[in-house]
Amino acid sequence: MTDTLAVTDGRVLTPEFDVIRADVLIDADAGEILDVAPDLAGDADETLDATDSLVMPGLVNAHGHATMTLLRGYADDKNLEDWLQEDIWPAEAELTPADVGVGTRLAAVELIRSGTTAFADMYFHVGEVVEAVREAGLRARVGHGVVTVGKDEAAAREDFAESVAVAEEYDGAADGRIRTAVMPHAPHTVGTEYFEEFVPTVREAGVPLHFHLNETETYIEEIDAEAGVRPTAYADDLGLLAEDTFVAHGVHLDDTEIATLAERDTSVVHCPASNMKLASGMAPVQDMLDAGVTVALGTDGAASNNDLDLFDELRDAAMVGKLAADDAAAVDAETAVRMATAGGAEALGFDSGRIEAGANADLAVVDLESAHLTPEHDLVSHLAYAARGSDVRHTVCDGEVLMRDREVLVLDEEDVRERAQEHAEVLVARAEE
Ligand SMILES: CSC[C@H]1O[C@@H](n2cnc3c(O)ncnc32)[C@H](O)[C@@H]1O
Ligand SMILES: [Zn+2]
Repeated sequence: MTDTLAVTDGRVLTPEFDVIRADVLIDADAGEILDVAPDLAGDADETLDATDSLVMPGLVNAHGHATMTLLRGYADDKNLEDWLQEDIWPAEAELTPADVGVGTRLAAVELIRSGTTAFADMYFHVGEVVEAVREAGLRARVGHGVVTVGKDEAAAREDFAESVAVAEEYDGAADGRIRTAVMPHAPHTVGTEYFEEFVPTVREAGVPLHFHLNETETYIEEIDAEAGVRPTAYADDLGLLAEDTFVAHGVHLDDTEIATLAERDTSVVHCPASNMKLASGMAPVQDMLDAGVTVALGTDGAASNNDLDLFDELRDAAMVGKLAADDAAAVDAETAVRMATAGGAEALGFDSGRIEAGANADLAVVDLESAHLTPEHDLVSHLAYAARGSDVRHTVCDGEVLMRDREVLVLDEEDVRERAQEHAEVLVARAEE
C-alpha cells in the first residue's frame, strides 16, 4: 500500500478560489491531505502528474438515484408526475437487488470519469448500493427511500422502519466512506402518521434526513389541500428541518419558506437539469444564497438528466440562476463551482470540497490542454462555463487513485457496461410484460 501520494506540477484551486502552482501531498492510508506547497514530490512514495492541469476538489453530487442509470433514455419528454406514474414506478416495481448493484456500478464509472468523488443516493436495496460504493472507492451518503402512499398500514410502517434500520446498519461502512441518512421520499408520498411516529427517534439518534421538497406546484397543492400549509411549514412542524437535513430541489419556494430553511440551517440540493427536463421550474437559487441557505448541486437520477456529469450541472446552475433572478450577475462562476464542491460537502456532512491540509483527499485533476479551454483568462470561469466531465484526467478519493490518465482503475468498465445493458434490457422487458 502506498503511504503517501503527491499530485505534482499542476495548478491548484485553493479554498479562497485562487489558483496557485503547488503540489498536493496526501496521506493515502488516512485518506487526508497533508500539505499543499511547491516541490513535495520528493516526500512521496508515489506521484500523479498534473502538468498542464488544474487540481480541484472532487465534485459532490448531492442528490440522485444511482440505479436509475439503467433507465437512462427509457422515458423522456414528460412532466414529473406522468413520468413517474406511467413509466418509472412501474419499471422500478420490477427491480432486483442485482439490478441495483449493476446500475450503481454504472453510475460509479460515470461519476469517477467526470471527477465526482462523493454523492448522495436515495434508493432501494441499499446493501447492493453499499457494495458497489465500497468497490468503486467513492464516498457516499446513502439511504432507503420510503414511500407509504398506496401501501397498507403494516407495509408502510415496515418501509419507514427499514429506512431507519438501513441507516443504522451501514453508517461508517467502507472504511468510513459511507454515511447514511433516513430518506422519506417527499412530504406528499409519506403519510403524516409515519413522520410523527419515526421522526422523533431519528432526530434523537442524530441521523440526517433527506427528502424531495417543493419540486412541482402540483406536489405543493397536495400538501396544501391536506394540511392547509405549504410543504416547508408542514415539514418544519413535523421536526424534519434541521442542520443535518438536506432537501432536494426547492424549485417553488416563497420568501417565508426560504427564511425557514435558512433559520433551520437546512441545505437545499439544486438539480437544474432535471428541473428543466421535467419542466418543474426554475429554483430561486440566488435568493436562497442571499438568505444564507447552503445550496449544493445534484443531477437527480440519470433518467431525468440524462447524465451524471456535474460539470453540466454547474453550467446549468449558473445559467438558470441568472434566468430565475433576471440578472446576469446572479449565480456567478465561483458560486456555481462552490455549490458543486464545498456546498455539496457541507450538505452531505463530509470534510471534503476543499484542497487544504487536514481535509479528505478527494480531488479531480482537469486537463487544460484543449481547444475549448483556450485561452486561459480565468480558470474558474472555465470550470463553470466551458469544462466538461471528459476533461478530467485523474480522480482521487480518500487518497486512492480511482482513475489515472482517464483509465478507471477500480472497476472493469467494459464489464460494467455490458452487464448494465443486459440488466436494463431484462428489466424493461419485465416491466412491459
Ligand atoms: C423511494 S426511492 C426514490 C424514488 O424517487 C424517484 N424519483 C426519481 N426522480 C425523482 C424526482 O425528480 N422527483 C421525485 N421522485 C423522483 C425514483 O424513481 C424512486 O422511486
Ligand atoms: Zn430525486
